Order: sequence, then structure tokens, then C-alpha cells
Amino acid sequence: MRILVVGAGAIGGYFGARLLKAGRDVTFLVRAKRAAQLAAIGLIVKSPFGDIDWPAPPTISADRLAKNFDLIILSCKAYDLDGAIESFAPAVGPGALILPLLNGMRHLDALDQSFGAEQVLGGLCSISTTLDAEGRIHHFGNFHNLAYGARSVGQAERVASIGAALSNAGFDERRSDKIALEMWEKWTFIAAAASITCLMRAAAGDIAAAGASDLAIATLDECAGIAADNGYAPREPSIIRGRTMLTAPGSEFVASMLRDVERGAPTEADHIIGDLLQRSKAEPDPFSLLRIAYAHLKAYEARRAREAQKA
Ligand SMILES: NC(=O)C1=CN([C@@H]2O[C@H](COP(=O)(O)OP(=O)(O)OC[C@H]3O[C@@H](n4cnc5c(N)ncnc54)[C@H](OP(=O)(O)O)[C@@H]3O)[C@@H](O)[C@H]2O)C=CC1
Ligand SMILES: CC(C)(CO)C(=O)C(=O)O
Repeated sequence: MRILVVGAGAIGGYFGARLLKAGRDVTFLVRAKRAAQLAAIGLIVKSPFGDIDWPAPPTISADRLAKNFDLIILSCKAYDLDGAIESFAPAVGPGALILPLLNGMRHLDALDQSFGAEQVLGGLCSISTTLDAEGRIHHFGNFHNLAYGARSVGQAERVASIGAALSNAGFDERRSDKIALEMWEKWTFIAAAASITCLMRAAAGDIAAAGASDLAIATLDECAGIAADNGYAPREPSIIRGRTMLTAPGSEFVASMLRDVERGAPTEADHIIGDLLQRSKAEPDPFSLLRIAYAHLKAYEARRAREAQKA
């Protein structure tokens, strides 16, 4: 099975490297800067599950793509989605399946519109990774899960065909028969985690130390309420897991969005928090924690844009 990984960043680079190491046929679609980095230092992953140092991994640029890939793993940030769709479109033949790993849900609409819903799977990953300035991928924590699944009955048979390509590759992989619900559960958690850790500019354990874990729980409950009102009430175990992660004393857990803010990078605030807020069916509350977190991130982005214009 020929796999195209779109973006060799923190997520695409991590799972792509594990797949390469497991002997799978992987090519990374990259832009010029990342291509140069990979050619110079290779694909480097630092992980508690074992480091990878893969010299000159297979890469391709958008202008050289042909329709000879079976699986396209999409791992760009949401704000790059339109450009990424344009870039990898030449690789999408009638038999290809697209597996997006972005947080949130709205990307599915854009992908369905461009390629047809029958080619777009549901997918998510739970992992904490970041790309440093030199292009190395750092994996934190002790989880690296990837879940995928059919979004319609028509996809069920085709989705089974990618199991062998993703399994036994050095990360936890799972086919889900409730992928839409799992994506909403992940979205609920990441929206709350990004909101509270960005708002506090602190890790879960620091928020607990400040005696503010109740705010983390209130944010999670607000997100879960929106999911429920949209027909995807998170199941009890996912809520308990979320509460535990967001309130654990001493925990260094932060959402990747806080790492983006701390290095002055753009954020996925619109995709992860703004879109969830927009789907709220409750009476608007001007002082909702989610709204305050979103305003905080939009103010950060406004300042970032203003300062970039001056520079
Ligand atoms: N990091 C994490 O811990 C987690 C992240 N996620 C989600 O995964 C998604 C990806 O995040 P992450 O990997 O952290 O982001 P990164 O910014 O680390 O990586 C994204 C990569 O996509 C590349 N890219 C964007 N557009 C294109 C294009 N047109 N062609 C080729 N490459 C392109 C970027 O390349 P370039 O260098 O050229 O800009 C970049 O390397 C997000 O939705 C995030 O929310 C989910 C779970 C955990
Ligand atoms: C919450 C976490 C670490 C889980 O994968 C994540 O998705 C993120 O920080 O972007």
C-alpha cells in the first residue's frame, strides 16, 4: 500500500517515521523549507518509545505528484488546510482514501467538498509532539494513539484494507466503528485543554496548584454540553479521562496550542474553539469560559498580525 503523508510536521513526521521504520511504503509531501531540512538532517524523532533517525526520507513536492497513492494521511494545521488540499489533490485517484488527523471537525466539510465524502475517512490521534526550530520531532508523554474509521456504510469494506498498513508500526492503532463520536470526544477534550492551558498560560498541574481546577472542569463541561447538543454526548469514560488529565496535581500537560502561542506561531483557535462555540445551541453567555478563551486567542492573533505588519 502506497502511503502519502501530507506534512512532515509534529504529527505527520512522527507517525510517518514510525511507519517508515516498520517498512511501510511512505512518501512525505513537503514544501521547500521542510524538504531542505529533511535532506540535511534526516527525519529525527525523540520519543520515550524509542528515537528514530532516518537519513533522507522519501519526499515529494506537489508539482511531482501522481495518482499512485492508496492512502493519504493528512497532518497539516487547520489554517493550512486549503493550501494543503490544493497541493495533494493531484495524488487523489478514484481508489485513494484520505485519513485526516487534524483536531476538530470542520476540515471534514472541506475535504468532502473537494474529494467527495466517500473518499474521506474519520480519524484522530492522541499524542503530544512538537517540531523544533531545527526540524526535529519531540514526543512527550506515554501515549501515541491513532484511530480511524468509516464515516458511512459504503466505506466499511475499504477501510478494512488500510488496517494492515497501519498496524504493528510501533504506535497504538485502532479501527473505530464510532469514529464520528470519537472525533467529537477528542474535540471536546482538546477545545477544553487548549482553552484552559492557553488562558492560564500554564500546565494542568500548575492550574491545580493555583486552586483553579474547577475552571478546567467547567470548561470541559461547557465543551461537552455543546457536543451533546449536537448529538455527540461524550461517553462517561472520555469525560473522566479528560477531567483526570486536566486536573492532575503536578501534571506538565499542556495542549499543543499553548506551545504554538509560546513560540509566537499562528493557532488553530478558529478551527478548534471558534467552530465549537459557533455550534453552541445554548443561550449565549458573554462570560462563558470558552468565549473568554477564544477572545484571548483572537486578541493574541490580532497582536501577532499587527506586530508582523510593523516589522
Ligand atoms: N502536535 C500535537 O501534539 C497534536 C496535534 N494534533 C493536530 O494535528 C494537526 C497537525 O498538527 P502538528 O503536526 O502539530 O502541526 P505542525 O505545524 O507541526 O505540522 C504541520 C505540517 O504541515 C505542513 N504543511 C502545511 N501545508 C502543507 C502543504 N501544502 N504541503 C506540504 N506540507 C504542508 C507544514 O509544513 P511547513 O513546514 O512547510 O509549514 C508542517 O510541517 C493539527 O490539526 C493539530 O491540532 C493532534 C494531536 C496532537
Ligand atoms: C491533547 C492532545 C495532546 C492529545 O493528542 C492534543 O491533541 C493537542 O495537544 O493538540
